[in-house]
Amino acid sequence: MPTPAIKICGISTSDALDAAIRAHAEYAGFVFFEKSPRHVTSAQAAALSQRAQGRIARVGLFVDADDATIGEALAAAQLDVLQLHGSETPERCAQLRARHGVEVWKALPVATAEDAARAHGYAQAIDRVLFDAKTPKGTLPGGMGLKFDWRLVANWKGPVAWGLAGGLTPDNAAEALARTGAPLLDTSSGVESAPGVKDADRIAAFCRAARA
Ligand SMILES: O=C(O)c1ccccc1NCC(=O)[C@H](O)[C@H](O)COP(=O)(O)O
Repeated sequence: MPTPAIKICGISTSDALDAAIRAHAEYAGFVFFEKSPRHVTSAQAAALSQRAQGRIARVGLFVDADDATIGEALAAAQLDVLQLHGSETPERCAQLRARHGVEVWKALPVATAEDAARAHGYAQAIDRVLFDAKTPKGTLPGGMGLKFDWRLVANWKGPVAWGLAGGLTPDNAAEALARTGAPLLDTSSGVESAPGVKDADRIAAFCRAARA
């Protein structure tokens, strides 16, 4: 089984960032979505980004954000990747990729085979698709610790790079990898002690488990 890349999402403190770097995660995610308990301001993201420079790639997470929000975040935090976690269309993804010259990842909520197949419509517009769990109406569109049926994306052979998210923890990371062969694992609440509070030991345990 190839070693997956790891993204620790929802980092909002230097301690959490340092823990992800120490554990050799490849990506740190910063959430630019005010309703999230993991939300960071542009000023916080700028400081974290400076600390991350050259040590871990920086992913900015947005939910149906407007141009001004994305532009301000990019200017403040020198993001390497835009992760779009709302209802962004392929056209919107392509527009942002062309305009800003950074990678664009699209998160797709998955509950059925048809949901996963939507990735094909995005293939020309994005650099990676992230298959995540569908969350209940009226809740956050991600970061809820919910899993979906991994069989829907097991050994996915689509036209674009992909990753697995949703309910991944130190306890199930190895099984998730074995069952899906995902080239990237993305976790947020699974490495927290409370919503929005990252736990350095759980970050380390997650990375160990994913690479065991
Ligand atoms: O993390 C959030 O608060 C969040 C808010 C709004 C949209 C997406 C959000 N997180 C997305 C992620 O990248 C998570 O890593 C992914 O959904 C998995 O979350 P979890 O099930 O908690 O590991």
